[in-house]
Amino acid sequence: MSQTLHFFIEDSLLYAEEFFSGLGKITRFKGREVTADEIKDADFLLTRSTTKVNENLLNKCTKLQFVGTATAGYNHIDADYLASVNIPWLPASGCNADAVCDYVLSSAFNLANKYGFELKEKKIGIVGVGQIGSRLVKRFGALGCEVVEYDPVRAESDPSYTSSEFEQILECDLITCHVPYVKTGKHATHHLFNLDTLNKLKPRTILINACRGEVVNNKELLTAFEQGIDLRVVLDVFENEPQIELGLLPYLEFGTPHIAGHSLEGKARGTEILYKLICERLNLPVEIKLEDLLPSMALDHMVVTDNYKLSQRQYRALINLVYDIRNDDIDFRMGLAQNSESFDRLRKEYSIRRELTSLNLTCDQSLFKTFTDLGFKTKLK
Ligand SMILES: NC(=O)c1ccc[n+]([C@@H]2O[C@H](COP(=O)([O-])OP(=O)(O)OC[C@H]3O[C@@H](n4cnc5c(N)ncnc54)[C@H](O)[C@@H]3O)[C@@H](O)[C@H]2O)c1
Ligand SMILES: O=C(O)[C@H](O)[C@H](O)COP(=O)(O)O
Repeated sequence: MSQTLHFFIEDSLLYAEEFFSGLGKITRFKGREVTADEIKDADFLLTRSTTKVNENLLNKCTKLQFVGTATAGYNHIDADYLASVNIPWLPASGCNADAVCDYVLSSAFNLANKYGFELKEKKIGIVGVGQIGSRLVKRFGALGCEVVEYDPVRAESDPSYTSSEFEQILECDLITCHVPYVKTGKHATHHLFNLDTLNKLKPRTILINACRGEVVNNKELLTAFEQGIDLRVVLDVFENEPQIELGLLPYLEFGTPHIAGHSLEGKARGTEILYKLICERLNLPVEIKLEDLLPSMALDHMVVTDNYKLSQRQYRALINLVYDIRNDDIDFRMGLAQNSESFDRLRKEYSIRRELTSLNLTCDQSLFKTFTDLGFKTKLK
């Protein structure tokens, strides 16, 4: 009689019981508080980004056979330690890429409206062109924007890919960061944006950081603001979360508590990807499907237009119909004003949103490709 497998699963993983209760026993734990004693009987450890998976946490595990993080980022995983004890691990690559793209598009369209410019006239710089960055190349391309891609790591491994130079990124009108956090080495991303690089940006440049807080030097960003730099900055991630630099808030265009990937689909896909990886490891059939768990999108929307072009205002209205970042910004500022220690609570209580990919958009042939490239689930009228 084989032993029942024991799954220790962080409490913020969505649909964990639905996916894993048929595979074994589930014990939930709190990400930032979990101890080595608590998880010593784990066969599988499934986490998200607030669990630091390292020797301190795993040194009492005697039968751990796999670690999964239901996230795109994995800088909370000590990969060297896991390799040293032969414990395999994997992230949920791409699980929330569409959600982050919605976040970036909502930021871009709402700032274009606030400052009265046409996005299609702007040069867009994308730092890190992987799951998220490559989708953004397509989305901004669909809007007619000139796009500059910076990903020297990809260029080193893919001879068919050409990266721009970082200096070309600094010349862009909107820069959006989607790199992993790498502290040291040839392609370190630690403080990629510091006082020196910030001062090289054109006045009124939009800088969006929705990858890891440490990619932008927060103290030097605050110094730049205090010195009068004219930048339009959107931060979803901050250094030293959850104890963030509150002095930045008044200067930000939009601030949010690390929720750019927190669509219902994005969080749920993270769990589903780990479920599929574990079924494969256990040679079990994949029996649970996410589409059977997700509530159908309340919104069906017909785009009625008698011309083949939509105005920027119409695109913005459609995107805000699904995700309007301005609401999250207001909630973030009010939450921190009431209690400056509430970063984690705001994340936990975040009413996760749906994605553009879940809005059934009906339109005619002339708009079909643009809407599809923007990430909508599009069907022909
Ligand atoms: N705020 C959020 O909710 C949220 C959600 C998803 C991902 N993230 C973060 O964003 C990061 C990117 O996500 P992804 O799914 O696109 O990951 P990914 O691994 O698919 O893409 C990252 C890309 O960055 C490139 N890269 C690595 N080092 C670089 C450097 N020094 N300069 C330029 N490019 C570099 C890689 O080659 C890769 O193409 C994740 O690692 C995670 O930390 C944050
Ligand atoms: O890396 C990712 O996928 C995102 O940053 C994700 O938001 C991290 O997981 P969380 O801390 O939100 O559970």
